[in-house]
Amino acid sequence: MSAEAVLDLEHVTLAHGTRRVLEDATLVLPPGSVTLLRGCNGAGKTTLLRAMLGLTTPNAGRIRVLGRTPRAARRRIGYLPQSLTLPAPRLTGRALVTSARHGARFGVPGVGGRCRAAVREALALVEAENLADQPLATLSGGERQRIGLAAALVDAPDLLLLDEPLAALDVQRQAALTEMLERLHQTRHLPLVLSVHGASPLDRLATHEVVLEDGHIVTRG
Ligand SMILES: Nc1ncnc2c1ncn2[C@@H]1O[C@H](COP(=O)(O)OP(=O)(O)OP(=O)(O)O)[C@@H](O)[C@H]1O
Repeated sequence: MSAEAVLDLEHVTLAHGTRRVLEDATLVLPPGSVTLLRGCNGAGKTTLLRAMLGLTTPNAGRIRVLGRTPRAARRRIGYLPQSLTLPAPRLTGRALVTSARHGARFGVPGVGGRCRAAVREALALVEAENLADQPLATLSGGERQRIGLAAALVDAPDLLLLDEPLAALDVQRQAALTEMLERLHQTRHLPLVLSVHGASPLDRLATHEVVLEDGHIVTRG
């Protein structure tokens, strides 16, 4: 586990054009924390997660993730976006997860035995081995989400950012994913930031809660 704070925001403002999503926010999420990021539609959860990855630049203030700039931290982060874009209709889950391994490096990574084993392990963690060789376009939303999660896990990240990870899952899968994340947190001490709407099965994992409301942050330890 990194000894650095998961997230350190100092007077951060995030905006899309003239629309301010977060205003002068200051926040520290300690090492090893599991944070639920709550807020209604359009509150700014995705914008904040993208800022943690360096995909959105703050208009003001300073962001540190695992003690680094977001761009420098990015290759240590596993990210599950709200929905996966499909770059090619016949792309399989296994190909997607394989390409996510060492994805921060330039060029196409070599696919050796260790890479294949890491891909198999990530797919097994989310119980998606039987889906891995089908084109992603033929999978259901929930099945695709499990593949996306395997892609987020395959590079042994030091931090997981999951944008509404339970949204497309049925109740049984929600419980299974919650247990899997709990195991990852307990065994690998992996810090998590999970965006959710309302009450969620993930609530029981949380050490911290960040509520986004009208451009401001409310935290609870
Ligand atoms: N690329 C963009 N350009 C302009 N405005 C944007 C862009 N992305 C998001 N926004 C706006 O920023 C605000 C925050 O959006 P964001 O997606 O971060 O919210 P969210 O909390 O993740 O919402 P949801 O729960 O619906 O996914 C919204 O008003 C949205 O319309």
